[in-house]
Amino acid sequence: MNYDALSRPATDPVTIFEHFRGNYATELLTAAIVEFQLFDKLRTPKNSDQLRQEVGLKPRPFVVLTTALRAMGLLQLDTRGDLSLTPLSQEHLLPGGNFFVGDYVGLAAQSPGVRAMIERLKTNRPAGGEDKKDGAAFIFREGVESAMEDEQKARHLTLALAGRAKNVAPHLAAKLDLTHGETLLDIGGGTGIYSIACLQKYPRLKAIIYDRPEVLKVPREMGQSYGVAERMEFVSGDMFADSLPLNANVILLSNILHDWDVPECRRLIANCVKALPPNGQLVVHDVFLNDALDGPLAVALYSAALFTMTEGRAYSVQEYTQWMTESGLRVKPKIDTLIHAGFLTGLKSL
Ligand SMILES: C[S@@+](CC[C@H](N)C(=O)[O-])C[C@H]1O[C@@H](n2cnc3c(N)ncnc32)[C@H](O)[C@@H]1O
Repeated sequence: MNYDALSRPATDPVTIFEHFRGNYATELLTAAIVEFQLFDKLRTPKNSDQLRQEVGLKPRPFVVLTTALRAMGLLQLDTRGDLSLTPLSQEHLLPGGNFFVGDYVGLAAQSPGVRAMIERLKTNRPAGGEDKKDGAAFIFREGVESAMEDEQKARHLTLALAGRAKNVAPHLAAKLDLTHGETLLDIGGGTGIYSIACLQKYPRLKAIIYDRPEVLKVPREMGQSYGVAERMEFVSGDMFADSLPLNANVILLSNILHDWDVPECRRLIANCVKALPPNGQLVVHDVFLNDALDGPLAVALYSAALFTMTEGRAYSVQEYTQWMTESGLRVKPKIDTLIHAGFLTGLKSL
C-alpha cells in the first residue's frame, strides 16, 4: 500500500520546534553581553550601521543578532535607524546597575554552543563550510565544502528534513491551488515530500525534483513508496550555475532561500522567473520575519539556526516581495501552512 502525504498530524508540533531552538536565545544573548558588550555600547542611542562597525560584524550576523535582541524586547530601532536600549535592558543589562544580571548570563560564556555562535557571528561562515571533514549542511555552491555531495551525509540530512516536511506538506497541498499546474519544478526538493503531496492531490500534475545527485536518491525512493513515481522526474544540477528545466509552469522554492544571503536570493528568484512561461508561478514556501525585523521571537531564533548552518537567515514578506517584484512577478498575499511557515505566490505576467 502506498503512503499518504496528505494526511495531517492531529496535534501541532510547533512548540517542539520552539523548545528545540531555544538554545539560540542563550547563545545570542550571551554573545551580545560577553563578547560584543553590545548593551554597554548603547548607553546612548546609536545609528545601527555605526554600532555594527563598532562591534565588527558583517550585515548578515548583525541583522540576525539584533533581530533576536529586538524580539526579546532588549533593543529598539527608531525610524531614523538608531538603535537604543529598552527599559528592560537599561535596568538589567548595563554594567554597574543595581539590578544588573549580565554577569549571571555570562556564566554561560564558555559553553561550547556560545563559543561556536561567537565564532560564526565573527566569521559570517556556516559551520562545516570550510571543513573537509563535515562540509556545510543543506547548501552547495562552488567554493563551499558541502555535506550534500557525500552519499551518507546527504541521505541523513535529507531524511532529517522529512520529519518536518511530512507535517507541513499536507497543509501546503491543501492551500496551494495547482488546478492549472501542469508541471511543478521543485528546486532543492530534498525528499520531494512537498511535491509528492501535490501529486497525490492533483492526479494530472507532474513534478520535477531538482537537487544534487546524492540527494536525489532519496526522492526516487519516496516516489515509489508514495505511489507517484511515474509522474516524477529527477534532474541533478547546481541551481546557481546550471540552467533550470524550462518545462514547468510552477516553480517551488521550499525552505531554499533562507539558506542563502541576499545576492544569491535575488539571483535565484531571477533565474526561476526566466525559466517560467508567461502566467507561470513562483511559490516561495518559507518562514517569515515580520517586516520590522523585530520578531516573532520563534522565527528570529530559527533565523539564528539558519545563520549558523547556512549562508542565509529568515527574511520578511517585504524582503521577499521586493525581490520577486523586481524580477517581474505580481505577488499575492502570504498564506500560512504550519510550523511558522507560509508561502508567497508570484505570478509572471503574460
Ligand atoms: C533546506 S533543504 C530544503 C529541502 C526541501 N525543499 C524542504 O523544504 O524540506 C535545501 C535543499 O537544497 C539543495 N541544494 C542546496 N544547494 C543547491 C544547489 N546549488 N543546487 C541544487 N540544489 C541545492 C540541498 O541539497 C537541499 O536538498
